[in-house]
Amino acid sequence: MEFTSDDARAHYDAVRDVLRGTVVGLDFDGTLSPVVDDPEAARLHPGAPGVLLELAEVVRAVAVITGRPARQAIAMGDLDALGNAMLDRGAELFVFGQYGNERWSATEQRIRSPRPPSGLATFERELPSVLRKAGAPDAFIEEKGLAVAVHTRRMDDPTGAFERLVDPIRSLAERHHLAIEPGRNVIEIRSGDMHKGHAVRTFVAEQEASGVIFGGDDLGDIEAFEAVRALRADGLPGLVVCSASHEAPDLVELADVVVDGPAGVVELLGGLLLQR
Ligand SMILES: O=P(O)(O)OC[C@H]1O[C@H](O[C@H]2O[C@H](CO)[C@@H](O)[C@H](O)[C@H]2O)[C@H](O)[C@@H](O)[C@@H]1O
Repeated sequence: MEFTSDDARAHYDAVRDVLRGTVVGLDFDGTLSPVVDDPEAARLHPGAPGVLLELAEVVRAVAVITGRPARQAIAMGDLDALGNAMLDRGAELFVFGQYGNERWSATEQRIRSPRPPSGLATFERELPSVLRKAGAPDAFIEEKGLAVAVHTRRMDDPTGAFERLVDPIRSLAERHHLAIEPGRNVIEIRSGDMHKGHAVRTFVAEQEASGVIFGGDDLGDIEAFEAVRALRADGLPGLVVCSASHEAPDLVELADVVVDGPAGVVELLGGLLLQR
């Protein structure tokens, strides 16, 4: 783990000092789950369930804050079982799915979700023609209910295809009053009303937290990073953790701690437990 400045070390110490009242929000792909070629094959890092279970016992609450549909993240991460194990120990697990549009908790055991944004169905009908015109007819389309994601990772030239697609997809999205979220070889199209920054603020407020940690790896995590930094400027101890990758290097500038992918996140959380 690497601190990005002397202040960053102080932020780490400040959060560790209020760990019992701290909420911990963690992104799924690239942070808790190593990035893989097939989005459906993503699974938690093997060390994650154990460390999250131990962490949940000593912090205010733990949440997975993800761009994935909550149902999918729960299934892929076996979060149902993890949440039940946390409940047995008097702790709670939350999932904020689809950038905070969906809510699930181990106690409630049901997903609260809004309706899909108007415009999404027509967007999806027009999408194949945009992919063809951009020379990327084979891009993988992931239907997410409230959103759609266009993946280029498994194409011959993932970066080239991504770059050819961003602008035409943005134009089509704008025509349907939707927003795009570019990520690691993926362009997501969704409502622009919600982002992970709102989810972090909601989580902090609902839990009346006295500290906040957020870990993420991708552009869709930036608003959450900014929320932690803004809350900190208002006096709440906060720590921004970047699960580093060569695919989203700019995130490091917003982080206090940089770790080496999901294995590094597990190590950081384990270290917090040891040092409390
Ligand atoms: O907010 P997250 O939990 O990070 O989810 C963001 C998107 O992640 C997924 O795509 C990414 O992970 C895939 C599996 O490792 C990888 O193949 C892909 O290239 C990445 O962009 C997911 O498929 C999206 O739906 C999520 O919104």
